[in-house]
Amino acid sequence: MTTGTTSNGAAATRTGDSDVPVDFNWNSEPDPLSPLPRTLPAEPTPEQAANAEVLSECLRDGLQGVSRYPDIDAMLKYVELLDAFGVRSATVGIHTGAGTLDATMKELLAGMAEHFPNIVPSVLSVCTPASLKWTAECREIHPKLESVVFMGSSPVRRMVQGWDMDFILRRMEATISETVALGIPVIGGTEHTTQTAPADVRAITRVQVENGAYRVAVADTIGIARPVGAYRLCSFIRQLLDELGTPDMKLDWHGHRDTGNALGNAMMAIAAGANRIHVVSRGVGERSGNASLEEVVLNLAAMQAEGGHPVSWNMTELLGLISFYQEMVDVPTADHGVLGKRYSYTSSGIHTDAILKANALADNARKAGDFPLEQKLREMARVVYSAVDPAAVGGTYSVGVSQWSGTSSVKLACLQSGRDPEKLTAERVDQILAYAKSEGRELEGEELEAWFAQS
Ligand SMILES: CC(C)C(=O)C(=O)O
Repeated sequence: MTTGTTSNGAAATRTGDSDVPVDFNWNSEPDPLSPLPRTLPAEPTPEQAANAEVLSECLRDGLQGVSRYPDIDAMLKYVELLDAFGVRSATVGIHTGAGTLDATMKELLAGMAEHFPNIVPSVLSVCTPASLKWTAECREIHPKLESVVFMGSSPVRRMVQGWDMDFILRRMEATISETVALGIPVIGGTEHTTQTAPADVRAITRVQVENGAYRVAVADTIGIARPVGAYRLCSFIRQLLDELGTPDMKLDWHGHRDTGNALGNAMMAIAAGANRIHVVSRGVGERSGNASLEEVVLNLAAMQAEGGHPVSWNMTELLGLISFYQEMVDVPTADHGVLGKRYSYTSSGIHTDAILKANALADNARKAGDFPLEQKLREMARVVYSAVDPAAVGGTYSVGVSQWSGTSSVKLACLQSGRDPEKLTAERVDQILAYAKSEGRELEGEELEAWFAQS
C-alpha cells in the first residue's frame, strides 16, 4: 500500500496488494490532515438545529429509486405540498440527454417558475460541456435555477472511470467557472466524498471555492458513513472553508441509508457545521434509499422547539406530504418505522388504559369549562404512548382490539367508531375480548364494526 502527495496537493492513490485502489474510510482511518475525533457532540446545538434547512431530493435522487417517472401534474402537485410544508429548495433533475425525461424536467421547471417561485430549484451537472449546455437551457426556463456541479472523487471511482485527480480538478474548474459566468449559482459537489482521502477532498473543495461555487455539498453516496465519519468529514470541510477565507460558505450533507445511519449522520453533519440536509420523503431512493425527510424534520423540529425556536416547517402537513409522494411513486407504507402504518396504532390493554384515562380527565376538564386544560389532556392522551403526536403531523391515533387487549381497548375502539362506549355492556366487552383472545390476533375493522353494531 502506498501513500503520497501529487503536485496539486492531492493524495496519491493508495493501492492494495493487487494494485487495485483502496478507498479512504472517514469512519476509522487515521490521516495527518484530519485526526479521528475522540468524542462527538451529543447533537446539534439548538441554534444549529434552528438554522438547519432541508433540500428536497424527492424529484431527483428519490426518483432514481423507483420504477416509473411520475407525470408532470403529480410532480407539480407535490411541489405545491413541499411549498406548503415549508421546503425552500429542491433538486429536480440531472442531465440525462434528450428524451421524455428531459422534456418533463423542463416542464417541471417551467411550472415551478410560474406557480411556486418560493422554491429554488437545482439540477445536477456532471462536468461535461453537454451538461453545461443543458444547465444553461434549464436556467432559461427558471431564473432562480442553481447547479450542482459534481464528479465522483473516490479512488475506486477514479480508477473505474479512468480519471486522475488532475483531470477531476481541471474539469471542475472549467465547469464551475463557466457555469458561474452564465450567472448560475453553483453548488460544488462530489460523489463518494466519504470514501475520498482528506488531501483529495481538500484539493477539490479549494478548486470549487476558488472558481466561484457559493456552496459545497458532500455526499455519502453508498451510505457507508457512520456518525463519526459524517462529523469528521464535515468538520474537516468547515475548517478548510475557514482556511480558505470563506467561513460563511454554506455546506450541504447528502446521505444514503445503506447501513441505517442516515439520520445520525445528518445530525452529526449539522453538529459539525453543515447547514442543509438532502432528504427524500419516506427515504425513497436508490438501493436502501436516501435520508428520510420525515425522520430529519421530526428530530430537527423537536430540537428547535426544545431550544425555544420557532419550528421551520408546517408539521401538520407532514403526513399529507409524504403520503402523496408515496402514492405518486407507488411505494407502499411499511408497517413499522417512523410514521409507518402503525405509528399511531395500539391494541395493548396497558396502553389503551392510559389513553382512555387521559381522555376521561379531558372530559372532566371540559365539563368544568376549563378548555385549555382539556386541550392539554387531549394532547396527553395522544402522546402518552407515542413520541409523535399524530395530530401534530396531520394524523389521528387509532385503536384496535387484539389478543393483547383489555376492557379499555374495546371501549376506546368503540369511541373511535363514533359510538358511546358507555352503552357497551360488560358482557359484550367480555365477549369481544374472549373472541379476540381465542382467535389470537387483531380483529379486522369490519369484525369490530359488526360487534359494535350488535351492541
Ligand atoms: C450526485 C450526488 C449528490 C448523489 O446523488 C450521491 O452521491 O448520492
